[in-house]
Amino acid sequence: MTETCAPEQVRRVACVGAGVIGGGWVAHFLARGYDVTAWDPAPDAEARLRRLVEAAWPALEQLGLAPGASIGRLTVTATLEEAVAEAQFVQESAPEKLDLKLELLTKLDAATPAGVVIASSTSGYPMTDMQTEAVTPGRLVVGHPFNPPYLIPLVEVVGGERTDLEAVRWASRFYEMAGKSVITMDREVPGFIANRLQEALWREALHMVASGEATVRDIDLSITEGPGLRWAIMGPMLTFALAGGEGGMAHMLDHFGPSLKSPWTRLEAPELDKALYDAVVAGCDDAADGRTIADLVSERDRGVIAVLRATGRLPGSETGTEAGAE
Ligand SMILES: NC(=O)C1=CN([C@@H]2O[C@H](COP(=O)(O)OP(=O)(O)OC[C@H]3O[C@@H](n4cnc5c(N)ncnc54)[C@H](O)[C@@H]3O)[C@@H](O)[C@H]2O)C=CC1
Ligand SMILES: C[N+](C)(C)CC(=O)CC(=O)[O-]
Repeated sequence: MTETCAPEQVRRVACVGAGVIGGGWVAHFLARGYDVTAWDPAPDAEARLRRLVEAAWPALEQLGLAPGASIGRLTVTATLEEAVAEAQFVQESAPEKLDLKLELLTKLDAATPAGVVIASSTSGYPMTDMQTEAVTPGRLVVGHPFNPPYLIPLVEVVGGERTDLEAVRWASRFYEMAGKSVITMDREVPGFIANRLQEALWREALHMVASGEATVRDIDLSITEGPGLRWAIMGPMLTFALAGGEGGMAHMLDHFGPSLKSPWTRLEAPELDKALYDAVVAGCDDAADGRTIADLVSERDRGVIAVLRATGRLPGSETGTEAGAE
C-alpha cells in the first residue's frame, strides 16, 4: 500500500452513508477539527445529517472542540466521487447488507485516491467477504464504532485476508489521532470483540424474555442498576477479579469456576482447563498494570459513585431523579 500521508497529517475525511452512524462520525470528525465531506444517496440525507450534527454539537462543545473545529467545515456533495476526490481517509457507513457493502466498497476503491485507507463501519461482516471485487483490497479495513461515534470512544479495527497489515496499522493510528480508543485485531473474529460480547448478553436477554423468565424492564434494570455501573469503570475481567477478594482472579476461579457448568446459560460454557485458567489470571494481572486489589476497589468505587452522580441517581446530583430522594 502506498500511503498518501501519515495519520498525523490527515486534514480531510470523507463519510459515505450519513445515517445514525455516518452522521455520528461526521459530528466526531468535525469536532476534532477535520474538514469533512459527506455523501448519502437519500433525498433528505443532507437535512437529516445537518440536524444530527446540530443536535450533537452542544455536547461536543462541552467535551471540548479541537482548535478550528466548526460545522462550517462540512461539505455535503452530490456524488460519491466528489466526496472522496480529495479525501485522506474514508469512513463507509451504509446499511448493513452484504451485497450493498461489497458493491459500495468496490466503487469507493475505484474513486478514492491511491493509497488512501477506506474503513467500513460494519457491525459484523468480515472484510474478507466485502473486499472480493476491489482492485486494491489492501487498503480496505473494518473500523467498527459504537453509537454514537462522537461520544463512545471505542473503535474495533481489523483487516480481511487481502488487507495490508500496514493499512490496519495506519487506520488504528489515525483513529487514535482522531481521539478514539482503538482495539486492533490481528484476525477476523466473528462479531469482532465488543459486539460478540454484546450479542451473548443480548441472546440471553432474548431467551429470558421469550420464555417469560424476565420482563424487558427486568433485563434493563439488571444491567443499569447492577453490573453496568461497574463495567463503565472496569471491564468484566477486572470486575470479577475483585469478586475474589484479596485472592483476586485466581481465588475467583477456584471459588466460582465450577458454577460455569451450572445450567444458567443457553450458550455452551468453555472448558475451564489450566491454559484458560492461567490466561485469565495472568491477563487480570496485566490489566491491573501494577494496581493492587485495594487500588482497584477504590478506583471502582470512585468511578461508580461518579457515574451514579452523573446520571442523577445520588442525592445532590445535578440531573434526573435522585435515587432515594422520594
Ligand atoms: N446503528 C448502530 O448502532 C450501529 C451501526 N453500525 C453500522 O453502521 C452502518 C450504518 O448503520 P446505521 O447508520 O445504523 O444505518 P442508517 O440506516 O441509519 O444509515 C444508513 C445510511 O446509508 C445510506 N445509504 C443507503 N444506500 C447507500 C449507498 N449505496 N451508499 C451510501 N449510503 C447509502 C442511507 O440513506 C442512510 O442514510 C452499518 O454497517 C451498521 O452495521 C455500527 C455500529 C453501531
Ligand atoms: C446493534 N448493533 C449491532 C448495530 C450495535 C453495534 O454494532 C455497536 C453499538 O453501538 O453497540
